[in-house]
Amino acid sequence: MADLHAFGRREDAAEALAEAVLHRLATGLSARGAATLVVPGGTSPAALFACLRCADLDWSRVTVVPSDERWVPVTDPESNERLLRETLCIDAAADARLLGLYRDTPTPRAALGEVAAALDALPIVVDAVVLGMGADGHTASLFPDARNIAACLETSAPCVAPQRPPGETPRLSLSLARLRATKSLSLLCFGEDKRAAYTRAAEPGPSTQYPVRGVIHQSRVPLSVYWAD
Ligand SMILES: O=C(O)[C@H](O)[C@@H](O)[C@H](O)[C@H](O)COP(=O)(O)O
Repeated sequence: MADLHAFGRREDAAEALAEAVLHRLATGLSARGAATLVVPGGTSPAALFACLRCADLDWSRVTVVPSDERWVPVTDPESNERLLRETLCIDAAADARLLGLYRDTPTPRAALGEVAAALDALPIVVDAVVLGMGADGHTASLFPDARNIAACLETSAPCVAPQRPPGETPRLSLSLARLRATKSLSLLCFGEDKRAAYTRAAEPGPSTQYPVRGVIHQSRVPLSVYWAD
């Protein structure tokens, strides 16, 4: 199960999570001379990134990986790689190595082999994974409405291409297996709607209904939840 850290202000939640992540990265750097951090896209991590990018860390030895990617060019406003390049890998973190997931292929599925090979070059267990979640219980790009969500949740492959409904931007996501292969797993979410969704997901039930259950109901690595209204 998970331990829930509730904060009065979103900035406080972000600062607390940044401190935990930086400690984990520094531990990895001193132990192995390198560290890997997986982070979400979306709006919630903005204050977290603002804390991380000011931190005095040897970022040149840190690899940053988005938990998922929208299948748009990396110059597109929707791109998570662009988001990380513009809001995390700057300032003190400008030298971090950003391992993007987007490839210039018509579909995410066409890039699965190449992206999987890139992810396989990472350590089997990364140092820290930070995830967001939606009020529908998705995390990364593991959405309950994806037609192949069951297969996406069960695979041991490092990345998956959820089949989104027509009209939705195609996406590629790190798989649950990859997201759980970490020394530190955190979920950052704000607002009552997400707290209610988290509470529902914390009850037993199928992960296909709430994919975030895949990181809540697991014994591989303790989950820390950072929440503020
Ligand atoms: O690419 C993404 O958008 C994220 O990886 C996704 O899983 C995000 O964390 C949630 O959708 C929450 O998004 P917000 O933080 O914007 O609410």
